Amino acid sequence: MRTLANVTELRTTPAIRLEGVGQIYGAAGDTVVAVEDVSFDVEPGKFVVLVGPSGCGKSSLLMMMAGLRHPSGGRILVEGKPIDEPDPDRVGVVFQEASLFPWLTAEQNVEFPLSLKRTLPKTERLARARERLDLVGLAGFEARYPHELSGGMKQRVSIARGLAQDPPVLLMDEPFAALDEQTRMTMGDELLRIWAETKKTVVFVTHSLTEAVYLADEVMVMSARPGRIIDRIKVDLPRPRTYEMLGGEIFGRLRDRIWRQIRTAA
Ligand SMILES: Nc1ncnc2c1ncn2[C@@H]1O[C@H](COP(=O)(O)OP(=O)(O)OP(=O)(O)O)[C@@H](O)[C@H]1O
Repeated sequence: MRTLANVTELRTTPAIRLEGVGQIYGAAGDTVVAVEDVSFDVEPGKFVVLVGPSGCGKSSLLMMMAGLRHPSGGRILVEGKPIDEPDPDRVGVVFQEASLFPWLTAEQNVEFPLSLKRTLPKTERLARARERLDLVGLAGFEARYPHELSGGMKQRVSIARGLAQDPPVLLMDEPFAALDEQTRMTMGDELLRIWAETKKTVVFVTHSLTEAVYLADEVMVMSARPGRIIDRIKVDLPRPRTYEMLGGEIFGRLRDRIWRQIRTAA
C-alpha cells in the first residue's frame, strides 16, 4: 500500500546514486584505473549528460550503472536498490551501434527482451512492442528488418527496445554518434520529445558539446583517466529547446565552460 511515508520516500529517493564508485581493469601488475571515486545522485526525471576526454571512463561508468560490470569499489543504487546485474525493469540501455538482431523484424527486436521473462503472453508482448515503436515514431515499420531501415530508424528501434519494459532509467552511450549531422539533430529533438512524454531519468554519454548542452538539465564533466567528476554544470535554458538557442549567448557560454574543463582535464 502507498502510504504518505513511502510516497515521500519515493519522491526523495534518487533515481540513481553512485557512492565512491571505482573501476579497475586487468590483473595484478597490469592494471588500469579507469574510474576513481565517483559519487553523485541523479534525481528522478532528470536528463544528465556525461562528457570527458576520450578514454576517461564514461562507458565504464554507464556499464556499471547498467549492471553489466561490477564496480571495483563503491556501490550503485537504482531507485534505492543496488544494481548487481542487468535489470531491464529498472534500467534500459541504448548503445552507439544499434545492435539489433538482423534476422528479427523491428517489432520482434523490441519484443525480444520481453520474451526473456515469459511473464507476459505473446499478444501482450507484441502489443507493447507496437506501442513502443509508435512512441519512437515508427508506426507502420513494425515488419521491417534492420537492413530495411535507415541509421536513424535503427536507433529509434534501439530506443524502443531500451524502453520495452518501461524502466524508470534509460542509459545511452553515444547513441547518435554514427549518424549524419542532420539525422543526429532530428534524433536529439525526438529523444527530448520521448523523454518529456515518458518522464524517464536519462544518462547520456556524448563527445559533442553542442549535443550535451542542447539535451541536458545538467552536464557532468569527467577528468582524464582515472575518470572523476570535475564539474557539474546546470543548463538553465528553457524547454522545449530550439535550434535558435544554439547561437545564443547562454548556449555559447555553457559550451565554452565545458570545453575549457575538458581541455585542462585531458
Ligand atoms: N575491458 C577492459 N579491459 C581493460 N581496459 C579497459 C577495458 N575497458 C575499458 N578499458 C580502459 O579503461 C579506460 C576507460 O575506458 P572507457 O571506454 O570507459 O572510456 P570512455 O570515456 O568511454 O572512452 P571513449 O570516449 O573513447 O569512448 C580506457 O583507458 C580503456 O582503454
